[in-house]
Amino acid sequence: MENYLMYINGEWTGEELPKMEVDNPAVNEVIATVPKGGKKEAELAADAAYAAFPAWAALSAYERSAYLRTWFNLIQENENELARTMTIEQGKPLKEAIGEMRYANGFIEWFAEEGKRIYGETIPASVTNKRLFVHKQPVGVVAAITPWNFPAAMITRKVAPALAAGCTVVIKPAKQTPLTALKLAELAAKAGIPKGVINVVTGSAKEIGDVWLADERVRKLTFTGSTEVGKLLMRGSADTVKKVSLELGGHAPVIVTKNADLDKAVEGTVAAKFRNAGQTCVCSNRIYVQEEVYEAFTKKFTEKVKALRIGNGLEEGTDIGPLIDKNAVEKVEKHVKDAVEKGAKVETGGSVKEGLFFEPTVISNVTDDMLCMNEETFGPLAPVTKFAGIDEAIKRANDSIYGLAAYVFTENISEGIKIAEGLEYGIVGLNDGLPSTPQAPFGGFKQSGLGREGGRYGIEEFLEVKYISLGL
Ligand SMILES: NC(=O)C1=CN([C@@H]2O[C@H](COP(=O)(O)OP(=O)(O)OC[C@H]3O[C@@H](n4cnc5c(N)ncnc54)[C@H](OP(=O)(O)O)[C@@H]3O)[C@@H](O)[C@H]2O)C=CC1
Ligand SMILES: O=C(O)CCCC(=O)O
Repeated sequence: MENYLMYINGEWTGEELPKMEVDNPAVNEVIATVPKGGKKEAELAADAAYAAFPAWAALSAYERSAYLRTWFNLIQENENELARTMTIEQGKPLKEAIGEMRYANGFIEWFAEEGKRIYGETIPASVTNKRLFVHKQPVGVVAAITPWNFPAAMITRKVAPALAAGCTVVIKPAKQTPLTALKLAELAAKAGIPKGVINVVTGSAKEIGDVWLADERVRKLTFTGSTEVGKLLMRGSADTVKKVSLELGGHAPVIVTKNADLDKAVEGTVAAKFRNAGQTCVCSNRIYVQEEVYEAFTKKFTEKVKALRIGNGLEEGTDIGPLIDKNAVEKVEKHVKDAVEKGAKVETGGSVKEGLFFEPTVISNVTDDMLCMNEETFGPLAPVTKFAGIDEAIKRANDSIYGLAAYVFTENISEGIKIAEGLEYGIVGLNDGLPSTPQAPFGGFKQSGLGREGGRYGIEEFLEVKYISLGL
């Protein structure tokens, strides 16, 4: 078992602190410890990021890009080891962990280039003796608080654009998955990224978060996690009027119309639903199928789900790993029980296999009053229900406090566009179960969050707009 340290101001530190254990959820074994940092470590990290900011911001975009590119290369070289660490601390199958490492590194690659395209503007003045310019400048020190479900990508999706824009960062990874974060920091150090530019603090979420929220020097908060904690952080940012980006919960609907290619719809829905054992905020939670194809879709979908293999993520051929903890398992159990009590039929799965492993589950005859149709399940439960017309499907799909991702399957392009335009969601996969990619905007409507990550939108979140009026 390894005792990891945290990374503050270019130093590995925290040896003297109490330790927090990190488990492997597949075998319920402690695999490592990290220091339990708190107020003092959060302050030291903010001091370091603040001190490093002027020199980092003063580099040219090309110089910052070169650092990011070196970091990217090192991550690529160490992809297998990073993925293994991720599987061991998070549980996802190794093939998904490798996929996540590439996705995560894709943000570094993308933003290393995008930092070179932070364009300003000149505006025609209304008088002849003035010239009006718009510049963009880095916002300053950024606090990034990240979840356990994507231990690498949720860090790089925030840190890469922040660094490319000229910001410095303090990071608090989730307590379940700090090891991947610390290994990424180790490679950033190897890449020569100057001390203080990236800092990773492990420990008490509330103590660390409260310090950064209250710190006037932390000018931006970027968070991925539950809507509940997102709201707390948004409130906590008010006193220092920080810029805030939030990627919160989702409750993604899938709409399969009678014009869908059912094989494509089944494949896309399985991909959207069972990625990371259903523990993704863009995972589909509700599957609406037009009545003409309801039986056929449910049959094909169930067959495909039955073939998914549960197991330790390190074993070859595993499709579904364990859930992150006991609470996660209990939530899925609660949703299945509630649905069955209200009349749902279990087509496959429905119970715990062992430990934290929950069987991939399909339920049919689902109605809108069931918990699973309203609350984020965050597990491998796929509820299927029937609809008559397109307007009904759009209305039911939009009947949610969330608005992150939605999916539509149809071969009729006009119908597809009409549905996509009617959906109150930030991301729509039209015949695509996996729309996330570094060069596109990721983010939600309504209570799914604020701001966008990824693509050219993602870097704007780390920039201030400065208007300069020049009198001739
Ligand atoms: N949008 C998404 O991608 C995610 C959504 N979720 C949803 O949230 C549910 C609960 O998951 P959970 O892990 O508890 O999510 P949380 O929102 O609690 O955790 C996300 C991050 O926020 C930190 N955090 C928690 N409380 C505070 C606080 N008061 N101040 C500062 N930081 C804080 C956590 O730290 P620590 O780990 O140390 O507690 C973690 O780093 C899931 O079942 C799922 O429905 C969860 C994860 C990701
Ligand atoms: O917020 C999440 O659940 C992680 C993001 C997954 C993705 O980028 O597709």
